[in-house]
Amino acid sequence: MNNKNDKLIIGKHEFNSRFILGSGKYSVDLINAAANNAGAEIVTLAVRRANSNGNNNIIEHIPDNVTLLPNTSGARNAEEAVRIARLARELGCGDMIKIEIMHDSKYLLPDNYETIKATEILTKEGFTVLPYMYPDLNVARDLVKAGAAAIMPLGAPIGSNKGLCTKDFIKILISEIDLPIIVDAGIGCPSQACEAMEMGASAVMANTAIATSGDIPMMAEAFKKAIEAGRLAYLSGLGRVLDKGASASSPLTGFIAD
Ligand SMILES: CC(=O)[C@@H](O)[C@H](O)COP(=O)(O)O
Repeated sequence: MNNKNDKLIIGKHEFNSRFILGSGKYSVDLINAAANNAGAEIVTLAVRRANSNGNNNIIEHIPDNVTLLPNTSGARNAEEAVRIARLARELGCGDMIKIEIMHDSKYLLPDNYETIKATEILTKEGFTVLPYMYPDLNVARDLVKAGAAAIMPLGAPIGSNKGLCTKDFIKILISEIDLPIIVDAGIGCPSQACEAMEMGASAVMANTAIATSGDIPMMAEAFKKAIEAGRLAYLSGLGRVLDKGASASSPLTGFIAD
């Protein structure tokens, strides 16, 4: 496949980059540099931050060629998420919305059932809905029925940098669900993002790993390259793994001493 034709398609939107950058933990001054080095075409933002007045409004720091993906962070149930999504649209943030519904303040785990309800309502109102969820196949199927445009399973708790703790369950979603699977939350370093892509994830979203690194723009670039490498490896088809023994890479005949 020609790489240029390898688009990430989310509803009616098309993207070349498969890296979604979270903006929640950067200072506004760093967002522009991070977005440029990441090559990201989608940057998420909490509607709460988009709504702030004055020169600290985050929207002003996001490059013009980048699509905003507002999220419903702060919502504790479907009703609150729907209200935040409508506000985002009124603020001019477009029709894409990432649903985040949490009421567990210790682990910040998403409420899958309220997420299905919000997805159903918002897709009927014409939103392109990307639900953040705990990776459960039955819930993912319900989200497909509810009209989701992509599914965003967590790799590990938000902000933990623990990596692909839910790997086996994400693999099930990748094999069974006919929508882009975007691994979100907990991805702690570029190699984990690369592994998610090698598994066949359609994209990766990260924030904390970059925000807590020593050099934010450089780490954003490292993620970009890792995600591109993982995608190429997936498209190439990974080599097989032997159950046991070894298989010589060089000929075992014709030695000089033969
Ligand atoms: C659901 C949520 O809030 C995450 O998308 C977060 O924005 C990114 O998670 P990390 O900060 O762990 O990368």
